[in-house]
Amino acid sequence: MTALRLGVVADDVTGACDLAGVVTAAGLPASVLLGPPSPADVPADGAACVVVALRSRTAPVADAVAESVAAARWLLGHGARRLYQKYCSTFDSTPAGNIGPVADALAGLVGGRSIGTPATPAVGRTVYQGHLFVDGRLLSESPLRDHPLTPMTDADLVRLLAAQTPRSVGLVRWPAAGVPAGETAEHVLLDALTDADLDRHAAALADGDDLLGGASGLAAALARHWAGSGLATPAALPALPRGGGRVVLAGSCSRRTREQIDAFPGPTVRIAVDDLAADSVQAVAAAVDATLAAIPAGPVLVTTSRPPAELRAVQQRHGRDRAAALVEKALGDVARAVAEEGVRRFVVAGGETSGAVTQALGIRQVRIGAQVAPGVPWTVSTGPRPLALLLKSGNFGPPDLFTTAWEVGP
Ligand SMILES: Nc1ncnc2c1ncn2[C@@H]1O[C@H](COP(=O)(O)OP(=O)(O)O)[C@@H](O)[C@H]1O
Ligand SMILES: O=C(O)[C@@H](O)C(=O)COP(=O)(O)O
Repeated sequence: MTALRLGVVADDVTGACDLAGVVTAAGLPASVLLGPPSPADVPADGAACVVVALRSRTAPVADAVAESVAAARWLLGHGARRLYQKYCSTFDSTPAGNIGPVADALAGLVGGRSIGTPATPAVGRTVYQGHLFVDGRLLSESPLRDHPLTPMTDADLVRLLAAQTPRSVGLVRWPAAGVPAGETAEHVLLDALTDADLDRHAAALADGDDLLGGASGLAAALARHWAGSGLATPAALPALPRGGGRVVLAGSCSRRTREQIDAFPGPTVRIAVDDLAADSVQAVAAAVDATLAAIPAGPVLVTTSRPPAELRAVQQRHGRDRAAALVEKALGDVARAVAEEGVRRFVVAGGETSGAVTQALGIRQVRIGAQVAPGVPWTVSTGPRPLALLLKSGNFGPPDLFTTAWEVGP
């Protein structure tokens, strides 16, 4: 049996796939359990890294902590040698939490402190003097400033984390690696500008017991370290189911997803929240019919995505949470209906959207396949009737993703 070297608690589904994709590419075969885990769940065969994907990023603090602790106990119970807290590379969180409280609880569980960094240079996230940069701009001056749920208006990570925990927060400034002797803070954040910086941190931290955390960058560096030391062995990637229809479901309204929608040349089925509010059964049935009719010609895009001003107007008319719930239910219903008609390959854009779609499809666990771009891997569901799923963060992937993704993979 493969040793479970890394157990990861992730605060959303696409973040979980991002991390699992980059560690698999670095030589540590990974699977994602769409959590919370139940006692009947077991890690997929051959996984040296298991990521539990929660939907806790914007959940109430107490729920996020309880679900994260339960997921961590399940991972440790299945032999995970090291625990990792995955949060967003743009530190997405409300002032009330959840990164600090979850780190406090998980560090308590392993009896150590929490050490980590959101730096992920492969996707343009760097940390210098404790400040987070996105594509060379301070987080607070990046598009994340306008995020609908977690607007990030401060780039100072020490200040952000300190607002979420009563425990002490320290910083390891570039170019130091690992945690220097004499640093006693209970949470330690790490500067990192390049993958080489992350590799030096990983080498210094790989053998300890502390909780590690951050985004996918540090996890990939740990995977490279273990693969380089012979402690991890790459495995053959699962083959993607071929044939059947191809459908893109885009509920993400992020800038990159909207570029991908604009660049898609194929048939596009738009679902309007006003129509869902009036008669969701009818609106979903019409979208399913239009999708099935278009499938023989190639990939079909089904989307609810709107630009920011229109989104705000829809949210004002229907309420933010009700609009989101209508959209997530509709895209889940479309996925289930077209899967029943033989569609076996899906690209899903958006973290919340991916959670809703995989839940509607009844998927518990996915194995990680080939990456289309950094943090954007194909996955294959476990179970008797495997589906190919590419679950991508709103901010990730090249503009032509919805056309080119299908060509990648074994
Ligand atoms: N037209 C719309 N009006 C209101 N909310 C929408 C609309 N389209 C999508 N949404 C909601 O926006 C949210 C997008 O979040 P998510 O799927 O996590 O994408 P991202 O990864 O870009 O953050 C979802 O909750 C979705 O239901
Ligand atoms: O770390 C990241 O940036 C991603 O892995 C991630 O968590 C993205 O979240 P969504 O944009 O909400 O999909």
